[in-house]
Amino acid sequence: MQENTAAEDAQAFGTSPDDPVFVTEQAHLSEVYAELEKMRGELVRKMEATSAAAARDKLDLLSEISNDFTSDTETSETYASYGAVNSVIDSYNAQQEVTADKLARCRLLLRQPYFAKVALQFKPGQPPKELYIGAAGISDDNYKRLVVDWRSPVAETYYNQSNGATSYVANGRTIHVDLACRRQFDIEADTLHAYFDTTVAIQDALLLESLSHQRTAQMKAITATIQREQNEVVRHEDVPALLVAGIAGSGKTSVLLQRIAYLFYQNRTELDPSEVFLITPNPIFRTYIENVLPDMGERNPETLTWAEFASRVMPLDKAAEKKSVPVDALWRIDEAIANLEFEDDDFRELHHGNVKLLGINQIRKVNAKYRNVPAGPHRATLMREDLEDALEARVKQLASGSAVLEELEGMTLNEQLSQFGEPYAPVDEKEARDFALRLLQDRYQGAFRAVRDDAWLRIDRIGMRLLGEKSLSALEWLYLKMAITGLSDAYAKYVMIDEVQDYSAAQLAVLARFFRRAHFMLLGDENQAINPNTASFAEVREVFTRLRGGISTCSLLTSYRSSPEITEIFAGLLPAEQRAKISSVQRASEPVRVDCYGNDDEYAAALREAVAHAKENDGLTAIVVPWKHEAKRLRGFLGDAADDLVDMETAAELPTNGAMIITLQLAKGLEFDHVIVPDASARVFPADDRVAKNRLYTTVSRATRSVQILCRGELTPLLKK
Ligand SMILES: Nc1ncnc2c1ncn2[C@@H]1O[C@H](COP(=O)(O)OP(=O)(O)OP(=O)(O)O)[C@@H](O)[C@H]1O
Repeated sequence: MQENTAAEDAQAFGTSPDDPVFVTEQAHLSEVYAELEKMRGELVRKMEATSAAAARDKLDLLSEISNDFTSDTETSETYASYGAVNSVIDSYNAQQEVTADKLARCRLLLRQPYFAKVALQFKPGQPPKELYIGAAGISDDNYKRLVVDWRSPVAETYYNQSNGATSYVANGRTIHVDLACRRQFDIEADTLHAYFDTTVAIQDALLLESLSHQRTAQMKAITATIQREQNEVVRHEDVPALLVAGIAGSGKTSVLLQRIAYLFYQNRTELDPSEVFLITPNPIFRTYIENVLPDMGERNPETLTWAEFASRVMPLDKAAEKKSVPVDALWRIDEAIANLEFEDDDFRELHHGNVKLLGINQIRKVNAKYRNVPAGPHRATLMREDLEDALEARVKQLASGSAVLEELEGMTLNEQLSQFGEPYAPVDEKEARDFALRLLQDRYQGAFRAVRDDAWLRIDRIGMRLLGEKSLSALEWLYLKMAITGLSDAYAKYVMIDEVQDYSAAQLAVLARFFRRAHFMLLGDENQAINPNTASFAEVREVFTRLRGGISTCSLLTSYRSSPEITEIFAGLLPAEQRAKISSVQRASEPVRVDCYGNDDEYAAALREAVAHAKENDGLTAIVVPWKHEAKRLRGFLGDAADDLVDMETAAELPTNGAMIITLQLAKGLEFDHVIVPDASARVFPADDRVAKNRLYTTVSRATRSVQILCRGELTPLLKK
């Protein structure tokens, strides 16, 4: 492991009011801040005035409309007048949107107007141009740029972290400039606390300053301190699939969120948050990251766990299935599907109770009608449309029968009101039939949904026949259903999968196929694969090469989370060639304690002492156990001492202080000030088990400041030097 002592060298400078640079920068800040405050006031007034004018105009215009429907000409003139009113309102709305967007940026910047300045010399002999970089970009009324957005092309010169000759790309052109000054600021609202001039390329004083702050219960944006290797990921060209392999604490999740913000900026008009999906390990993790993008002035994307995704696209019993499937089983489906033809028994009748809504013969007939279209998504779409019509006709037919009219007559007033929102009081036969149709359409909603979801196709049966198997796993079922019916989300533009090492190749293939047009970003650490049968990165590459035509890779090798002492312990679990590349930029902290106990009483006493200390300790302590049953065993040893520990299996979010027991499954992706490994024995972490090593690596690397390892019996050989 490389030692990086930059942390000790970090010192805030330029904090003195006697320093002329400090004075000039504070004056500049005050000026920008005052301008932002003025702008905020003007924008609020502008929004109020626009909304008052819109309301006035709407009333005036509406009062001029004659509402004349006496003839076709009058009617169309009346509609045209309403159209004119709507277009006036639309233009007011568009104006408001622009103002609201500027106001939001203004408010964001009032918290911290900017965090850095670059002075760029575009041509020799010319004075350098100074640009202040902040969380958003904003110009004054004369179009003078007060602050440049961190995502704008020119801001790349800041993130390149090299003084002197550098470059950035704008509109496809590389622009060469000379970076004359790179200054970082510690600013809160209108107060400058310190500035740092970066003269040594590798040293990032603001980063060290930011890392010295205590860990927080919720993740924070890293906009001001994105490092060079991280910036390559954030600003990576848009490729169909990008794999980011990074060691524990290297900022994968942070970079992922910065990347999403970057994409929103780049595609401001075309990309909606509903078109971006973030697949996260569990709901606690979602809560941990949920403020990062809103704090950057962006909306959160659609955030899903695998279980949530599965329950959207599969029946509940299948969604809950945990059976692992080799990805080859899915590739076999791709091959077999080429020869698919539906057989008569591949269809399922649709019933509601004992009322038959779509009969098997009807479905067979529709199938025969499209026999010359290959059995696949196109045929399924044509059939679905016909079956929807057939169901509609069947419901109409039922609505014209006498049974339903009798049923309507027999309804109490309350039943009528809750069904129709009005009493059942038809004036003639036609109106009675309309009521009947409304009743049945509501009753048979499930059947309409079943037609849309292609439940009339017996996917299990088709799959067993095609693959010659006795049963179909849930993933095979879903993959086959997608192949036959075209089930997919064609609107998703980006799908990000964090902790990708926890998914099987088959799960990834399903996601790649479902989000069929999306570009994928996959982030993970192979050494944190703690579940059996998950995909190696070689397999991840294979899946995306097959389904997306290729995959680019970036790696992140610096730990920003853990102290050098902790990093040394988890890096020590890796093969020598990987270990050598890893470094930590955190400050030195306490050494990692490892204590083994041969006798249970001594062990229990030590455990209780560690927990008592953790409860008092500054910051949050996680006692991380590999499985739920180990948590039970631990509670047994702790006795009363376990009483006020938070149990994360039932908690909704992370506490800020105190001590808690958490399974590794839930602790993944999170971080804590202190970690206690309650039992690092050879029983819990056997040396010959690859997953055990990964469990230990993941557990230890959750800590920022201290790790305490206890062991009941013999220490795992993984930790023996
Ligand atoms: N450039 C940076 N500036 C400041 N802090 C950073 C930077 N990069 C990462 N960090 C901090 O390091 C910690 C680890 O980051 P993050 O959780 O994103 O890493 P990760 O690679 O996803 O971790 P893991 O895989 O171990 O869960 C976080 O506290 C994050 O804020």
